[in-house]
Amino acid sequence: RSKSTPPMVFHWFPFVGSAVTYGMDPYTFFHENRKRHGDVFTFLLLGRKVTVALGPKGSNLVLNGKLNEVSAEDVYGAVTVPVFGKEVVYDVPNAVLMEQKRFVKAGLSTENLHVYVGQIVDEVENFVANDSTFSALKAGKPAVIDTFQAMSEITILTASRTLQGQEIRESLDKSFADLYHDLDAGFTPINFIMPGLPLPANFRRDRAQQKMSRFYRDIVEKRRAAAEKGGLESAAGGYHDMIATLMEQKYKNGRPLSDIEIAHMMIALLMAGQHTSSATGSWALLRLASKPEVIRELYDEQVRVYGDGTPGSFRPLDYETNKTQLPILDSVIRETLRMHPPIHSIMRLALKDLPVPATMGGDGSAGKKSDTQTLIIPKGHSVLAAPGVSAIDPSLWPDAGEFKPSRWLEAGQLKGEESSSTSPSDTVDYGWGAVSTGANSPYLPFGAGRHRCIGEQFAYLQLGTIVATVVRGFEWEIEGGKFPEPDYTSMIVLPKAPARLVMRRRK
Ligand code: HEM
Ligand SMILES: N#Cc1ccc(COc2ccc(/C=C/c3ccc(C(F)(F)[C@](O)(Cn4cnnn4)c4ccc(F)cc4F)nc3)cc2)cc1
Repeated sequence: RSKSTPPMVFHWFPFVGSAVTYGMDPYTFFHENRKRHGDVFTFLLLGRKVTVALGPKGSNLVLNGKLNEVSAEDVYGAVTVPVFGKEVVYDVPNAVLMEQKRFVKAGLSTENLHVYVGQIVDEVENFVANDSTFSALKAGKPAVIDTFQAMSEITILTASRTLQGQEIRESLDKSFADLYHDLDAGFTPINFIMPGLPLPANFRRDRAQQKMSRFYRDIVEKRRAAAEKGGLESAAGGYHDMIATLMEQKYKNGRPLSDIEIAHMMIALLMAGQHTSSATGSWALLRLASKPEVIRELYDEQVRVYGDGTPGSFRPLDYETNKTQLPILDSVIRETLRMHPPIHSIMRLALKDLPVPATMGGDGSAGKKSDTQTLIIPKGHSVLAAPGVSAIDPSLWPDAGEFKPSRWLEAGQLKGEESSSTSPSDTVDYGWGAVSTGANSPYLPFGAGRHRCIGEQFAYLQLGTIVATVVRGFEWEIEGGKFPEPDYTSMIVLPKAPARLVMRRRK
């Protein structure tokens, strides 16, 4: 069998290659080239060769690649290390990242998640009662809000109240918010593709990172001192947040985390949760606005499960009930993530030539000349998985282009992306919990394999509690009635501005 490299996407300009067509609308770019070249093809992205591997088999090839075959840190390091800081996530060998993921999972315990639900409700209700964007409601008029802006504020309020902790929550309206904005401005795909440019935004990012790092280290030092003075045995000092958890964790070799590692893990988690939840929360509210009958179903679910007999009043949301008795709320978040996964391209660096499984070569139809050749992705290429392409593939999903949460409630659907059977061969543990071995699923919004997300439970709890609280108090529709286009050019897929909602208090 002769060896061949994947077909190259045609491009007019050297170096720039397909950067603009890919960057502006990745899904159209993937779809067009899949028709022409099949599931595996290479494009030029500002001087870098990127080989796309589409379909569930392509996701499996990239997400379940071996440690010595593909590397995440070699692709993500340039854009994440200057933002998160040194000694964490993509600045450390993968074995250390696996331990750091275990530490974070310890902080997302059921006991802590229980506490978080009430805190999130409190933050959402305060925001709606006090924030100026909702002031029209006091005069009995509808409030017109910028969806993404409101969700960004609610997300950072709820994430800092729960995961980040009291000191961060109390500093949000002051210096910390400015630091966050400067840091966030440096979290852009430009630094992916052209790292280390002397851009003013990159200098602001570096200064903000240093100040934020010091801010967190001061919190850790103060808590440690207070715990010692108070004679408390654990440095956690009775806090339920992630800082307390990380202060108590130890690596396998017995070493506790340094203050720098704690500070930089916290910055990484702040960025992780902020972008994914604000984007997903925005898409959920916008999709619901386009399907008022689903808002109605969510409201009726709240009445059924939490109603206390008086119309319009409910028992307080709680973790257990949210997790087990609100299937419609769950399906709304699931369906939002099917249509709007925040990360459209998951990338790795090929550390060696990667053979492509024979069934993936060519356009996958047997008998083509290409099935006599094994496709090899050359060492040095970036490899890209786009699970979102299969999540909207009409050959895999009936009414793929329609927002239809009920599709998840039909018999046996709620198993989600991983098969429900948990026989040993189906799961593997990289050091931070069991994950499914199969990444050849058409639904992988949280990724798969050793780099799979560990924030899923927190994300569902945070988004579910926010949506349930908004549904209890409001009805809403899209201002101007037009569903917004996605903006693919930032790190996470956002609704193109302006995307406004008209919010009315329920009678
Ligand atoms: C709707 C919400 C979220 C979505 C859709 C999401 C999606 C993802 C995806 C696709 C990956 C895999 C990336 C890759 O393979 O390169 C990932 C990894 C990760 N996510 Fe999330 N995420 C979400 C929320 C969160 C939250 C709230 C946290 C933290 C509290 C978080 C922390 C992480 C971490 C630590 C990783 C591991 C990265 C690695 O091992 O390389 N995520 N997430
Ligand atoms: N011309 C042009 C032109 C060309 C192209 C484009 C657009 O091109 C692209 C290409 C790829 C991408 C990839 C998104 C991507 C990957 C990794 C990460 C991450 F690492 F950061 C994350 O996984 C994020 N995460 C996970 N869970 N929660 N957050 C993470 C992990 C752990 C962690 F602790 C903190 C984290 F937050 N973030 C985002 C985005 C845009 C624009 C213009």
